[in-house]
Amino acid sequence: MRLIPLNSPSQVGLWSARYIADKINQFQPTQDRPFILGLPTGGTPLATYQQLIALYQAGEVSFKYVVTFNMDEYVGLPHSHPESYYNFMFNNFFNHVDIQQENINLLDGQATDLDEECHRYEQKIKTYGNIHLFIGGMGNDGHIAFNEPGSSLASRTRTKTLTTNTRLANSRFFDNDINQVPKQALTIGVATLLDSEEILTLVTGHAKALALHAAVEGPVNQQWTVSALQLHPKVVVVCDADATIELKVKTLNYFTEVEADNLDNL
Ligand SMILES: O=P(O)(O)OC[C@H]1O[C@](O)(CO)[C@@H](O)[C@@H]1O
Repeated sequence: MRLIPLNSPSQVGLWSARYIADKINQFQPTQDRPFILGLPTGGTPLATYQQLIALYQAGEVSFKYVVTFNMDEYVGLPHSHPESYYNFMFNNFFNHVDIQQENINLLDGQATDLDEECHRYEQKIKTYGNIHLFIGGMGNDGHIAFNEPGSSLASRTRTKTLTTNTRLANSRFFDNDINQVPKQALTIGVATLLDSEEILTLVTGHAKALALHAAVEGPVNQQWTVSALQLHPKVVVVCDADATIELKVKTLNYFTEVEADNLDNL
């Protein structure tokens, strides 16, 4: 695991966007050999999307031959709902870059057969082989995608019932009314995520401090599904200072020293 300790959420956005753009450019994707990118939603990745759009506008990256798979979607929200992850992705990213519509993959939380929809999604990922880079965040309770505490670390894409904690945290997007937050979501599983060739996780703010501790220092366990990142050979965690307050000084000092040369120009 690499941990990139930065100061602010905007630095996390800048650093992660550059990292993603560099990965795409190094891969040199073509129509027949696209770059497969996994994507998150939520408040944390907004700065990254803004910086990726800026890099695209500056001609420094293209998404023409990038295929995307989003990690999750609420059950029952129409695409047009302002808080559907479909709407989030088009508003905050897809509408502003040169991605081809047919290369965008999102779970359909309105499918009549949700099990079949999840199966379809897993199969579609398999048709591309592995996801090259999956970007993620983490919930305050240490969920990764919507794999809530207690989710199997061997899980695949399926329907999950959201915890009250998660619905409370996300109620800030729903007029602070928990009753408006859907009770279920479709989500890739922990094992689906771990199949990716590389995972880039974004973590900002005090509220994520315990989750970051669990991801970096905690034992691997299904109560903090983000801890499963420790099982993956290539994980980069990019965080701001507020998110690190539960890490040991020793841990933070180590990663700061290791990354000293990579933190310039921010
Ligand atoms: O960045 P936020 O808004 O805190 O969201 C936390 C996490 O919860 C989810 O919305 C659930 O998947 C993730 O996409 C996100 O990483």
